[in-house]
Order: sequence, then C-alpha cells, then structure tokens
Amino acid sequence: MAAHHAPTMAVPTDAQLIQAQADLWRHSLCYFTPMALRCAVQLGIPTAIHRLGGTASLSDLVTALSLPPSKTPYLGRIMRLLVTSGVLASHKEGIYSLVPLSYLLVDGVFIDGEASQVAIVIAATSRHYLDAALGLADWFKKDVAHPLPAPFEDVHGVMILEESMALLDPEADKVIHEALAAHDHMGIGTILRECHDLFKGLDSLTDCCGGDGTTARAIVQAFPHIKIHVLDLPKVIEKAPPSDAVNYVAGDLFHSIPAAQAVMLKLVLHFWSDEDCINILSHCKKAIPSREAGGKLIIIDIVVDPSSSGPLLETQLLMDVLMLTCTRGRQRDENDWSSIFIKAGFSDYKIIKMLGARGVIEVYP
Ligand SMILES: C[S@@+](CC[C@H](N)C(=O)[O-])C[C@H]1O[C@@H](n2cnc3c(N)ncnc32)[C@H](O)[C@@H]1O
Ligand SMILES: COc1c(-c2ccc(O)c(O)c2)oc2cc(O)cc(O)c2c1=O
Repeated sequence: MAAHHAPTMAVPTDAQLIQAQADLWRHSLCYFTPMALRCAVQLGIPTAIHRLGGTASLSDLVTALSLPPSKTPYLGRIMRLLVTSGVLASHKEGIYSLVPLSYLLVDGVFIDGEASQVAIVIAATSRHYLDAALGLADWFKKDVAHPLPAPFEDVHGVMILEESMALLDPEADKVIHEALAAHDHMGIGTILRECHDLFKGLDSLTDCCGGDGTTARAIVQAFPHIKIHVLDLPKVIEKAPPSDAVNYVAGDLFHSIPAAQAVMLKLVLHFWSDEDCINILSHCKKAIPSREAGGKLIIIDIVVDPSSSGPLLETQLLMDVLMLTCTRGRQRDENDWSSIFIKAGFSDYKIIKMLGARGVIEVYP
C-alpha cells in the first residue's frame, strides 16, 4: 500500500494566493526588463539623455532620436518600466535622467579608459543566448558523455568564443567578443585604487589569459618597475596593440606559463571546469617561486557568498547560470575555491577584498 505523506504545505490563504499570483506574473514576465533595456540601448536613449544635458522629456527624446511622434505614449510606457527597475531615474514626472548604471551605456563615456558597456546588454539579450537558455530543459534530459557540452554548444553546435562561431554568425561572434572585453576590462582601475598592496613589491608578473594586454598596461602604468608578461592564444596576441611596457607571449596556459614572481588570473577560472582549473593552477604553481620568495597567485573572480541575500547574491547566481548556459565553467563560493587550491598543491589563500560581486584572492604555494 502506498504510504500517505502529510501535505508539506497548508493550502494558501486568499491573501497568499493573490500575492503568489502577482509574484508569478513578475517572475514570468521580468525578462521584459532586459528587453526594454535592449530597446533603450538600441534606440540610443542613454546617449541622447546625456547629450541633452542629463535630463530629457519624452518629446525631447522622440525629437532627438527621430522617432515618429505617434510612438511617444508607447515610449513613455517603456521608460516607466526602466525607471521602476532602476535603470533610469525620474525625479519630476515625465522628465528622465541617468543613474550610474545607465551612465555606463552612454556612447563615448570612458571609465578607466574603457568604453561603454552596451555590448553586455546586446550580447546577453541576443538570440544566441536566449536560444541557449530556452534549451536548458532539453539539455538536462540528455545524458551526454564527458566533457559535457554547455547548452550554448548543444543548441548552436559551437562553443562560445570558439573560432568557428565567427563562421557560423560573424555578427553574433563580434558582439560576444565585445561583451567579453567590456565585462573583463572594466574594473582594473578600481582594483588598482582599492588593492594597491596587491602589486606592491612585485618585480615581475604574468597576466595569464591577459587578452590584448589592457589590464597589464594599466598595471604597468601604476607600477612601472614591474616586468609584465601577457600570455594568451596566438590569435589574440597577434592582434594586441604593440607596447614596449609589456612582453606578449603567444601560447597555451595548459602547456606552459611564463615564470614570474606572481601569476594573475583575472576572470579566467570561471570559464573552466574544476578539473581544468586544477590543471591550470598546477601549471601556475610551477611558474612562481616559493611563498618565502614572494611567490603568489592573484585571482580576480566572482566569490559567491551564499550567506548573503539581495541583489548582489542574485547577480552572482545569474552570472553562474550564464556560465552554466554558455561555458563549461561556474561561479564558485569560498569552499569551492579552497578545494581547487588545495587539490592544485597550494598551501594557503587569503581573500584580500570583495569588490562588489568579485573577489580579489591571493593564493600561496
Ligand atoms: C575571459 S578572458 C580573460 C580576461 C582578461 N584576463 C582580463 O582581465 O581582461 C579569457 C582569455 O583567455 C584566453 N584563452 C582561452 N584559452 C586559452 C589558452 N588555452 N591559453 C591561453 N589563453 C587562453 C582567451 O583568448 C581570452 O583572452
Ligand atoms: C562572452 O561571455 C560573456 C561573459 C564572459 C564569459 C566568459 C568569461 O571568461 C568572462 O570573463 C566573461 O560575461 C558576460 C557578463 C555579462 O554581464 C553579460 C554578458 O553577456 C557576458 C557575456 O556574454
């Protein structure tokens, strides 16, 4: 006879049902917020508000953006959603202004030498990402052999950031690379200001997977005596802007990492599986001297704080599901980090600072 289990939850009250229905609508429809954001960015609304002196009415925007005046009330409805979700501000009815988030979406605004973050919005709301996310349930049902392809690969037949993506859809590939650069480049200025001691006393540093050297050039500008090697794939190094300040090395981090007093992995490990990370970290260990000689790894990556709550944790978890959907990597909490450091042969680590969703970690041999 089947066992009867007591219901785990009492039947909701009418008040709870009314609230639950509203919450369900919000959870099912909240994807319209990024869609409204995409629409605003594609129309150029943040740039128009900035050029209009920081505030704009609906009719100012319609004129500045050459939209048909008949669309004014519809634009007002999109703007209302963007104000409610904190993307724009409206201190006076019908007058809109920028907040720091929308300031990041103004054309021609440079923060720490980096251009706007528009590409992040365009890539994250693009058909390729949405198709991959729509394929999640099918992906879960498939029992695929190791290495497990990400849903993005499952749906599109190529891994994100893989060269063949450019053959499949050159425009999408360009947007994804621009999003990667926008995501990764922003923040080195803050790191240099907030974690000055991180690089103090170093005579050499390898920026492992340092891309086109943007981060390395910022570090060497602040610490001119540090000799910096930038390791990345040959196709990336070939296109890097020439610089006397950094030594570009075309190679593969799974094979060899240029020796230095410290090796930095900034926004690299979240792309890779635990197994790959342990392999990468073991190579890094061979590239640095002992702790006594000042050897260390510098890891800048998300450190999920499961004990926190609110928008920061939600951001970290959304970034984790982005990684699940598009890569073979994941975002890690302190226990996850500690476990891969130990498995790669390191003796100790210290989380130097949390900068928003990201953490700055020193790892010692
Ligand atoms: C997420 S980006 C790193 C961002 C960069 N550290 C920064 O802070 O701007 C990842 C980089 O890893 C590089 N990469 C991927 N596979 C690699 C490999 N096997 N060896 C070396 N570099 C690799 C990519 O070309 C890309 O530039
Ligand atoms: C291109 O992928 C996107 C990343 C990303 C992927 C892999 C990495 O190793 C990274 O360091 C970054 O990150 C973001 C972050 C966003 O907020 C929005 C995005 O669209 C993306 C990417 O598309």
